[in-house]
Amino acid sequence: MPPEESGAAPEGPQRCGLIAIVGRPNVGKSTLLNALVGQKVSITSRKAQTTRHRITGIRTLGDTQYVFVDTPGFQTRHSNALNRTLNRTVLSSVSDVDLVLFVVEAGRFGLDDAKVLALIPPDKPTVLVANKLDKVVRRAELAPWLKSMQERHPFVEFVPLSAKRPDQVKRLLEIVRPYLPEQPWWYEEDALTDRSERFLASEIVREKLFRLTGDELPYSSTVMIEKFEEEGRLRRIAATIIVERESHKAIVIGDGGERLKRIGTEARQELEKLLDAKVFLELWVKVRSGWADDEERLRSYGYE
Ligand SMILES: Nc1nc2c(ncn2[C@@H]2O[C@H](COP(=O)(O)OP(=O)(O)OP(=O)(O)O)[C@@H](O)[C@H]2O)c(=O)[nH]1
Repeated sequence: MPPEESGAAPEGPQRCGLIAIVGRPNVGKSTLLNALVGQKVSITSRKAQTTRHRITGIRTLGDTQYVFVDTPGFQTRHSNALNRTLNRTVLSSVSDVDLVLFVVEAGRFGLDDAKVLALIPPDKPTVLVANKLDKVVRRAELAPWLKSMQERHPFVEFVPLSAKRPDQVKRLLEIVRPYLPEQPWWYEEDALTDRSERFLASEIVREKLFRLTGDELPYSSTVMIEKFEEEGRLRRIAATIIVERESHKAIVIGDGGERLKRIGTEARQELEKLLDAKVFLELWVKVRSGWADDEERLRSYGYE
């Protein structure tokens, strides 16, 4: 573990804040997030400050804790859904983050990028991250392009980089630091524990569930881990996807069970990478109408 990440906070005030990474599909958001968070992917349970967000990663570096969150509505691949996202709920998903990283491919700005940019309130501090710098052959053309970007939106910083270059990603963290407020960290800075491995499993299944069902499934659907067993480098996991209606169950299962199978395969593959272990994942779908009103049950699903 590098010395600057060795647990104990340095003297002086701490900084901590929420950061959203947005951009059209394929610009490198996931690659950037993974690089920003580094090895220590630490997904913890929801805290009061972030109830409206799903935390996708936390990085604690020096005096600063960077908390990366999902922004519902920005993630969508469907352009008709993008239009639908122009509503208050979605705008509020970025309204309480401290900083937005708007990712584009360096030297490119298309209609699809513009659609995402239009969703960011102009008064929200936003950094332009011009990713895939390594693919830019004519570097001289980058300066005029950056200048044109300056005219499109009041960005607070312009950061050309490659998400695949750790030194450049670290520089981005340094640039972001002053935009996060001085306040105590919200999260412990700990490695993955068994409990968080279990939580991670539910989050990954949840992510695949919503990714593969698009806008068809209401957000009230949830994932419960029924079994999490560790046998050396093997994890045996059984999870239940709980939906509110029979019609939602049909959406999750898909034609001939295809969709549920895909959710399971993608979740298993990602978990194997994250946990560095072989994973057996069993998925079930259950209908439990009205579960959201039952506090006792909510608690047993891992919410607080
Ligand atoms: N050359 C190069 N390729 C990159 C860089 N960053 C990401 N990529 C590649 O770009 C592709 C898309 O990256 P992702 O991180 O999946 O993009 P994303 O924005 O999360 O995509 P969605 O999940 O579809 O929204 C992948 O093939 C990456 O390997 C970079 O800095 N340089």
